[in-house]
Amino acid sequence: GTVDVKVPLNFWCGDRVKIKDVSTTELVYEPATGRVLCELEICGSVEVNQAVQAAQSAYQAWSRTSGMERAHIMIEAARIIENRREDIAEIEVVNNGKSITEARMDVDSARLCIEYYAGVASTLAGQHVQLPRGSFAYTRREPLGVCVGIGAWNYPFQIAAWKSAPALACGNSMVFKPSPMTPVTAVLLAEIYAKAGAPEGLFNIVQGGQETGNLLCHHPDVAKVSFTGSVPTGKKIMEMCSKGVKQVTLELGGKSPLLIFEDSDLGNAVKGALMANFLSQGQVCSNGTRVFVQRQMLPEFLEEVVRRTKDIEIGDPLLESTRMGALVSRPHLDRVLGYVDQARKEGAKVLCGGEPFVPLDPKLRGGYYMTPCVLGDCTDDMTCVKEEIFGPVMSVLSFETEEEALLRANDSALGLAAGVFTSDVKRAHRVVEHLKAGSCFINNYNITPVEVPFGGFKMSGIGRENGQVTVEHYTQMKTVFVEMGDVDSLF
Ligand SMILES: NC(=O)c1ccc[n+]([C@@H]2O[C@H](COP(=O)([O-])OP(=O)(O)OC[C@H]3O[C@@H](n4cnc5c(N)ncnc54)[C@H](O)[C@@H]3O)[C@@H](O)[C@H]2O)c1
Ligand SMILES: C[N+](C)(C)CCCC=O
Repeated sequence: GTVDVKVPLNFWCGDRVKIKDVSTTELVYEPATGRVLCELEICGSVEVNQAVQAAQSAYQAWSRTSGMERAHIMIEAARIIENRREDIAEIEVVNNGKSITEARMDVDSARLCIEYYAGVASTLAGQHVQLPRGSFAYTRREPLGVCVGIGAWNYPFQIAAWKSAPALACGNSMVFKPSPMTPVTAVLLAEIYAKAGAPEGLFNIVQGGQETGNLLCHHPDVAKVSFTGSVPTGKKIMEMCSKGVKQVTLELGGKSPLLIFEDSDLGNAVKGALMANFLSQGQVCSNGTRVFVQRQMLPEFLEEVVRRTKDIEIGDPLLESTRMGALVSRPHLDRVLGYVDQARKEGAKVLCGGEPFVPLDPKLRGGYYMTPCVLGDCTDDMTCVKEEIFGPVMSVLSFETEEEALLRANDSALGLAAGVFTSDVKRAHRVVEHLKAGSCFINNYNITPVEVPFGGFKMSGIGRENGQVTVEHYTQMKTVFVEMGDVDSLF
């Protein structure tokens, strides 16, 4: 309730940039209080060109450094993040509304990602292939050039790190555009890279929404776009990139299933369902919002999950005891509450929550809070079961057999994540083999160690973030043929 952001939030050529003759600004709100946090200066074509140019010139030198040289700077950036963990987490809370406990975990994930790719940078290597008569070929893994990152509002700092770390490790430079709702922390990462020794223009921030994003995607000097956000926007990004045959990574939405079999450990299954639905006020792409529970276990599961959901402490996200903060905006809160109303009308039973929540502290009264909700008696045709709500709303469904559960779980155009709880090890692996999802969890949910690839099947996306595979998404392979004898000409 006391923070006013007055410093410029755009960043290129190694410094924060105040836009000359700014033509468009947007208000940014503090979700916990509803106060205006800052007036965001939006980048147009002049500013986008400046940022891309800065990235282009940094790329010339950076792409010729060794992996070890890049690793050195990235390790220093990770060290600075570790030292600034608390202040980055606090400002993330102010801008996003999530609890301080979760914000600290996001900052840690960002740091670990940069550390991990610092390690990967020095392992990048090609292959040597022996050919007849002493001739040979070799391959080079070369960077793509200027990469663009476009982020969603639910994990602002973490997304900026998950995109920049592999891009920079592979020798690319980046222009990153955060969501205009959460513009404040990505620029801290830009400052940190610069302080760690990154050349001017290596990692730049342009602020804005759809129009700024369009300018970036169409820019002729941009080689690749890595996007995190909704499916409709992802389709537009892919279409724009097709004009320049640019590579894309798309991390899109989900409506993921969580299958709980009757032989599961009840305590762990309930904890898993809570982790699958209520992190970050339910605003998580990978959330397992369709919770299928085998019929024999349903009564005890519901009793325990509702009891624990009612116990979730909601309120000031900066307090250590708070487990659920504010949703990101007033319109988004209204949209989520609208889904609960519609679920009720379509026959679901609201077992708890789903109401606006007004904290006692007067400074929080304008914040965007709601009570976490569990919906019972859900059926597959209900809107709450079919559409991504992106809020703290768990839909519980029951099932009889494994075959039936798999058919229903896979009946979605999306395929980001899926989970299974069971004590039968054979069943666990059989089930995940059949689940049509990019990230599957057995007896846990929503953990994303940075050394493990993350991404979706079907309309949930293209490409992967994290893990070694990302190197393939941020480099291109050159093959070089070397003739050691004479040319065998047919002419
Ligand atoms: N799979 C993942 O890793 C992942 C992670 C987080 C969020 N998400 C998804 O993101 C969505 C919520 O985030 P959101 O509301 O910010 O998504 P969104 O699609 O509205 O916006 C995402 C970003 O795209 C920008 N944008 C919007 N229109 C654009 C255009 N035409 N051209 C270029 N850029 C454009 C926005 O300004 C923002 O920076 C949910 O669907 C969620 O599942 C996915
Ligand atoms: C760290 N989480 C909670 C798995 C979130 C991954 C990124 C998606 O929104």
